[in-house]
Amino acid sequence: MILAAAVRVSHPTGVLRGRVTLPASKSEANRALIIRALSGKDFPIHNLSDANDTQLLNRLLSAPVGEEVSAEDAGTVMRFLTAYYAATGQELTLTGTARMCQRPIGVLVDALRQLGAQIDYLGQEGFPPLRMKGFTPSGSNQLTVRSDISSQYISALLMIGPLLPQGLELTLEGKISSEPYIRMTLAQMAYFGVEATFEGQKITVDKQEYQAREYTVESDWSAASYWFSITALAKEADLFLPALRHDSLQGDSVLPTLMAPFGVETEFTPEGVRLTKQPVQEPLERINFYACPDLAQTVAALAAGLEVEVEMTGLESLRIKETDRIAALQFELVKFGAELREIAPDVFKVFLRKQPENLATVHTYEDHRMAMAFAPLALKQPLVVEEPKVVRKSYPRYWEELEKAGFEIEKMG
Ligand SMILES: O=C(O)C1=C[C@@H](OP(=O)(O)O)[C@@H](O)[C@H](O)C1
Ligand SMILES: C=C(OP(=O)(O)O)C(=O)O
Repeated sequence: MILAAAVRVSHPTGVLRGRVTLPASKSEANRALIIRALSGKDFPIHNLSDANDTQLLNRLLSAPVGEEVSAEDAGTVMRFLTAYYAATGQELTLTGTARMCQRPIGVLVDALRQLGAQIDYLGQEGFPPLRMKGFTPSGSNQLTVRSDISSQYISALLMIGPLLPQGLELTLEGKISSEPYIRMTLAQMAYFGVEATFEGQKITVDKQEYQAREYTVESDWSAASYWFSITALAKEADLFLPALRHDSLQGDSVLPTLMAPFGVETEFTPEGVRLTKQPVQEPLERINFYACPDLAQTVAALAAGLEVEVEMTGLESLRIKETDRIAALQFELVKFGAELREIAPDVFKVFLRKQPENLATVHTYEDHRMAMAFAPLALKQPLVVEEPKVVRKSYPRYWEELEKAGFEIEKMG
């Protein structure tokens, strides 16, 4: 882990060959951890990553916790534990970083209250910290829940569904944001023996028991996105990313299709994927990130690096993630000669404006994806990334892996 105040990143040759180590998916891991805890059974979960979001949840679920629990900056930990502590009737305070206390949780708290959870807000209404005060089943199992803010509320509710006295019937209200993450939740529940139906806007889970089964977490496709970007920006590239599957549960496995126009060819093998560089196809179509919001920063930075203009939509949820990612992109892209501008409601376009700055310094806003999405631009010219340790949230070995691939990472400050 690099603890320096900043790193100077460059890649003198621009030629990349070799094998990359990816972290395991934090989304899959955190669902498996919650399901294991809810099952009351013990079973091995293989390939848990060293990502802080996963390590933190594992620690919190593996030993008794005190009066106050911090989910730090991990959205899944905050949302999944709120439902978990509610359903298991635990009395404690659940909080997180200052940013976490600005990320909304009202939709989930309202739903849990309707099911019988007693939860108080200790700060601002609708936001952490929360005081969890126990659970008395209300007898009602039919809920209508807004689905256009964060899918994590829905996933959190679904996982406790089979433990509720009458199961759970959720009607999703509005557009379904980040839907592949809901499908991932249902697929993992099914793997552990819990059936549910998802028809139209309605998801039904009867009362059932989770079964103990060994689980192996797939590599993380969101983390893979930075290597797709690196391939596209390299002079030459032939990279192997192990343990990614064609039949992935992760929505971000749309990357091979999404990145083909940017000049990345993906070949699936039984062991993983091979990425090779091809010419960029122009013009690029408008890309919708509603189902894969975590890829938006990768693509915006890549467009600036490749000097192609691209339209992006489906970015609503970016404003409530680790930082306001739209604002963060707007500030940082300028340093690379590009501008992200809203050209119609929720339609943004990366415009090319001017020459990139020499040795641009990327501010990371306590957001791992800002650091990881911009670092590949060092293939064009050296740059500086502030607070490189932010990557610990999902990909602690990111800088070491870049070094292995021929990037020079020089610690500063
Ligand atoms: O359920 C999950 O594992 C996640 C869902 C998504 O969040 P939203 O549903 O809030 O968009 C995604 O951005 C996040 O990184 C992980
Ligand atoms: C949005 C993210 O995570 P979370 O919401 O779980 O904090 C992310 O990893 O990009």
